[in-house]
Amino acid sequence: MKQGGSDAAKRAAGEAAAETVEDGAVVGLGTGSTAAHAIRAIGRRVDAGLDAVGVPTSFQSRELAREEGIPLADLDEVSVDVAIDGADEVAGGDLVKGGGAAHAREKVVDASADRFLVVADPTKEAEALSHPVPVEVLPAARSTVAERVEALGGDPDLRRAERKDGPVVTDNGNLVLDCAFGEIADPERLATALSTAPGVVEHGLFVGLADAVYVGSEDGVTVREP
Ligand SMILES: O=C[C@H](O)[C@H](O)[C@H](O)COP(=O)(O)O
Repeated sequence: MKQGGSDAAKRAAGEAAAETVEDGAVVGLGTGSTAAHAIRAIGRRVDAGLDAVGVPTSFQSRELAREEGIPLADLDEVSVDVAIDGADEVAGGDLVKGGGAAHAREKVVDASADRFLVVADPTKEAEALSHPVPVEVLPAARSTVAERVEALGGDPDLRRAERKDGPVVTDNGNLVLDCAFGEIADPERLATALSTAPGVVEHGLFVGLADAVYVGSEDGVTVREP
């Protein structure tokens, strides 16, 4: 797992992306430690008078946005102008997400946004995707999806909870298989193969969805448009 980035780098990326939010915007609020910096920065701007509405992507981002005083809406009430979200790995404009098991709702919100901004630290960047792909599955489909992943050349591993016996259960009541494929030569093809397996709710491959990638460091932020 690529989680070695410094908090200062994550903060720089999150705050730079949050700065681009315009008055009156509906903002998709991503999940994870980098997106949390963006949520806090948006909260400070709301406190200072910014008119913005947030659409959370998880229990965690909803809770943080509430603490920060950001007005919230559901996706069936608004349309999202800009989404700001983290990633576990970034290669060009393609991502692996779901380290926090939030990728299903994240994908719905991020893909619906007019602009999707990825926020990351340099440890997330790669030439090609090779991070294990989280696959959210209906509990009853755990073993059939695992077989399908193996047939695709992957190695599925049921994600276990850390402070509970048994598996991680997502915000949607499902399980997660972390599926290692080695270097992913054709992310789009793998994404289609995973999406078409019965019982797959959503996988963490975000192919061609990002409009810009904000990579923070202790010295500043680089913005790439894939
Ligand atoms: O499910 C969680 C998300 O996809 C996160 O955005 C991703 O895991 C990156 O999180 P972090 O910024 O904490 O590395």
